[in-house]
Amino acid sequence: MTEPLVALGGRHIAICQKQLLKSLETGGEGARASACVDSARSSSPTQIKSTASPPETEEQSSWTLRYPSALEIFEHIISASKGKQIVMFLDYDGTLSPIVDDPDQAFMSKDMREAVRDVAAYFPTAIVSGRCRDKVYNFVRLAELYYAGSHGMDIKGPSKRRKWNKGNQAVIFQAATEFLPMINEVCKTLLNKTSSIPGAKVENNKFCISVHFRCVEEKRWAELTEQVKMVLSAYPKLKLSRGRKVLEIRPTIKWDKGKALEFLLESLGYANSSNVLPIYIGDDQTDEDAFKVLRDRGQGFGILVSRVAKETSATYSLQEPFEVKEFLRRLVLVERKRWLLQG
Ligand SMILES: O=P(O)(O)OC[C@H]1O[C@H](O[C@H]2O[C@H](CO)[C@@H](O)[C@H](O)[C@H]2O)[C@H](O)[C@@H](O)[C@@H]1O
Repeated sequence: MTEPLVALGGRHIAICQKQLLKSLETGGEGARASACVDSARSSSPTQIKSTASPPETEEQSSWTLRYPSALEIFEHIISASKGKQIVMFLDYDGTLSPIVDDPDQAFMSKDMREAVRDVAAYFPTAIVSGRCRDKVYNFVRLAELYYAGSHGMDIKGPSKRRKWNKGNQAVIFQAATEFLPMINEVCKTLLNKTSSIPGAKVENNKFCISVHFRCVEEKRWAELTEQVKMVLSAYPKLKLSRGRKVLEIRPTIKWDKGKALEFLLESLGYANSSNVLPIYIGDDQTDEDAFKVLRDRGQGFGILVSRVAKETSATYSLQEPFEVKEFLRRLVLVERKRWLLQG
C-alpha cells in the first residue's frame, strides 16, 4: 500500500492513516460535524473576493494534518512513483476550472491547459467529469486525453496518438445508453417544473442531469429540492445526489467515477499491475467514488481540492485549481529531468 505522509513543521513523517485518525479523534469528529452542517453553503463559497488567506482555524489545521497538501509532500509522491507509470485522472469543475455562477462560463485558463497538455505528454491522462463528454471536451480542447463524461458513464479514448494508445477515436465505453430517452424526458419535465424558481438551471449532461441552485435565493433551495424529488418519484431507476450547489440525477446503475478509473486502468493494461501509480484529483462528492477505489486498491493517491475541512477518502489535499496547476507543473518538471537523465 502506498504510505501517506504527514507534514509537521516542514518535516515529513510516514504514518499509518489509522493511527493518525485515532490520534485526531476529537478534532476529527468536530471537523466532520461542522463539515456536514456547512456542506451546501461553504463547500462551495459563491465567490472568493480576497486572495489573502484567512488565518487557519484549529479545525482546518487538524484537517490539513490528516490530509496534507500534495505540494508539501510532493517529494514523497515522487519517490512513490519511482519505477512506476503515473496515470493522471483529473476532474474538471472546481479542479481545472474555478467554480463560477454560470456553468457555461467555467473556462479553464490558458496556463492550466498548458499544464494539462504537458502532463499528458508524459503520463496517460483522463478528464473525469459530471458534465456531458462533448461539453467538457469543448472546455479542455486537448485531443491527447481520455474523456469520461456523465460521471464516468461515457468514455472516449484520445484521438491524438501517444505511445500508450493507438489513436483510437471510437467511443470506447457507454454504460447507460438505455437511459437516454428517460433522461431526456426527465430533463424536459424538470425544465418546466423549475421555471418558476428564479436562478434554477437544468443542465442536460447526456446520461445524467444537473439541477443548479447556486443562483437561487437560499430560502427557495428546499422548494427546488422538493420539486426535483417529486419529479424523480416517478422514476425509481434514477437516483439523486448532491454536489457543489447542484443536485445530480443519475441512473441507479453500478457505475461511477471509480468504475471509470478502473476501466481506464484496465484499458491501459494496468488492471493487476503493481507498476502503476494512479493519481486522481477532484473536488466534489462524486470524486469520492474514485478516491475510495484507490484506497481499496492500496494504490496511488486521491487528492481532494478543497479550502474547507471535509470528510473524504482522498489521501492528500490541494486548496484550489491554482495549486492543482502548480502540482501538475512540478510533476512535469521532475519527469522531464528523468527523461533527460535517461538520455
Ligand atoms: O465532475 P465535475 O467536472 O466536477 O462536474 C460536476 C458538476 O460541475 C458543474 O457544476 C459546478 O460548476 C459550475 C461552474 O463552476 C457551478 O456553477 C456549479 O455550481 C457547480 O456545481 C457542471 O455544471 C455540472 O454539470 C457538473 O455535474
